Amino acid sequence: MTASILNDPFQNKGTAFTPEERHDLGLEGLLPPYVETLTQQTAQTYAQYQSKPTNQLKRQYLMTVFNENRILFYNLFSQHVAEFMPIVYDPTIADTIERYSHLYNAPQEAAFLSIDHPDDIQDSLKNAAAGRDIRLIVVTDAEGILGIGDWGTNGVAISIGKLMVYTAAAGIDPKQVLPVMLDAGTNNQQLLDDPLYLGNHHARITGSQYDDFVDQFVTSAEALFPNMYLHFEDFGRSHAAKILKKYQDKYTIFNDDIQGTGIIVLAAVLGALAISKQNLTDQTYLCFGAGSAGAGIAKRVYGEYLQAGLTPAEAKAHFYLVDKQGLLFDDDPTLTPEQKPFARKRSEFDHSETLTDLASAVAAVHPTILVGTSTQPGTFTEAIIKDMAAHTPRPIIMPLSNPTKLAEAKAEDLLKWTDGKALVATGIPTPDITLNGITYQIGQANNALVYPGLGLGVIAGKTTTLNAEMISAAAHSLGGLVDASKPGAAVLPPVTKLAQFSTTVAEAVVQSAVDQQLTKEPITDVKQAVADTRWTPKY
Ligand SMILES: NC(=O)c1ccc[n+]([C@@H]2O[C@H](COP(=O)([O-])OP(=O)(O)OC[C@H]3O[C@@H](n4cnc5c(N)ncnc54)[C@H](O)[C@@H]3O)[C@@H](O)[C@H]2O)c1
Ligand SMILES: O=C(O)C[C@H](O)C(=O)O
Ligand SMILES: [Mn+2]
Repeated sequence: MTASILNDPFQNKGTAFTPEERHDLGLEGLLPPYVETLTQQTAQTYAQYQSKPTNQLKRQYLMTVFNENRILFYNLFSQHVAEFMPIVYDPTIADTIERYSHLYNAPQEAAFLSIDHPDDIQDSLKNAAAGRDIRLIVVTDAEGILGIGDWGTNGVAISIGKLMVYTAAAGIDPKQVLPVMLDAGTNNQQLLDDPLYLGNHHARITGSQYDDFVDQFVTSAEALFPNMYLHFEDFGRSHAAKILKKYQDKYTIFNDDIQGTGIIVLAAVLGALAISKQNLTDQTYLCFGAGSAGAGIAKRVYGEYLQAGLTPAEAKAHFYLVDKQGLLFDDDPTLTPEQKPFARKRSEFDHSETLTDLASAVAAVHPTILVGTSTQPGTFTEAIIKDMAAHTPRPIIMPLSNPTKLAEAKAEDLLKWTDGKALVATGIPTPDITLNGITYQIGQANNALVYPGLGLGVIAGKTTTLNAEMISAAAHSLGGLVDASKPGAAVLPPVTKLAQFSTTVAEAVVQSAVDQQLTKEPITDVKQAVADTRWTPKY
């Protein structure tokens, strides 16, 4: 051992190295003499964090702690989960991604794979893993980062950030995770023109060369890490669902934007219906922005109508998708495969040619549930919301586009426009709102509330796949955690309890896998399997 241990974030304890360790590791004289406890280090870093004047500076400071000492970072993060989530993750992460190349100071143990060097994929993954037993990868190609678009190699920060939430929320061992960036080029001209941009300075490569690149990554990673759960994040609309379909029966994989968002929104809908005491099968669902997330959510909620006993045709009659062109009709040659099942017939309407925007669609179909994943800010206008609220006593409204600047509406406005009747969840965290003497808590319908627990379940259960039953079990385990009796109650459990309900979700997932006999090894005690898998930050 040499002093290099101080540069290994998985082993470094900094000022907490004991005199014996300093002697054995050859660290004498390399650290200030006083030996701190983890508690003291955590208090010192938290005070420094608090002294930073902006969210971006707070995040940059936290990332230096992350770079140096993972145990300290996660001890700090796990003590302040709700406070740190918007700093470490969405919305501050969006700003970090836009400025990544300019702020860059460390590769943060990510694997950077380039479409220009496919022969290096295997070695790159091995180098980044550095002998660690990798159980979880988050991979992005950054074509559709949140709603901010194509950010090329800068998007590696979303893989790193999603993994940080996995560990803080669900205790996934940080030594067992690997962030991966697939650089297939970028169509973001601002990056291509920027001499400091750290990714490939060429346009995105698509077609078979792109498909082969992804395939080489997937097959290499699966061969190198056979017990690994593979999470896809923020791929573009034309690739995300295709990749999921191609690999989901073969490997244990997950698309967060499609599946994770589907689970959290279904849970939020179930929570809202518990409050309004209404039935799901009486609802009319309108999706605004039918891309990866929008179509993924619609599919998950639709699955729930089938479980309730409706036929596919009966269930589909409750769903409407609106995208750029307006209400989606089945004669539209530009529909994606995911939109097609929900496209309507023109004959259902007297003047279908007029249904070319959200306002006309809302006026025509009177939705009771409105979910926004359009990336178009402010599109849930007062007029549209008032029209919706005129036809249903408790409209369920979820402006989910991230980050904050892209949300379809603010929760406060939705409550004001509906006189407190709307049951709202937002993609980013929203502070409590007081209106007419009632304090409303706003649930955060962000996939971060569910993917950590889901992943913990898959990893703890050593499941052979991730299927619709396991996904549905995850959604139901969350929907039951809402206090429906309290006026102003949120439709989802609060982020302050994220660590607790991640265990609930994980147990539901393992139980489902056990029931379906989809675990690689027999599991007799589900709770124990989950508890044994949870890592805690300590020296
Ligand atoms: N809260 C969450 O957990 C969560 C999860 C995933 C995605 N999102 C957000 O949802 C948004 C979409 O993400 P995605 O991955 O589905 O992207 P996407 O590109 O796959 O989908 C966006 C869709 O919106 C459509 N659109 C664009 N302009 C429109 C307009 N003027 N009117 C109607 N539709 C329009 C696009 O055609 C596309 O179909 C992003 O802002 C993202 O941050 C939120
Ligand atoms: O990253 C988030 O905050 C949620 C989601 O995956 C998104 O793409 O917006
Ligand atoms: Mn995403």
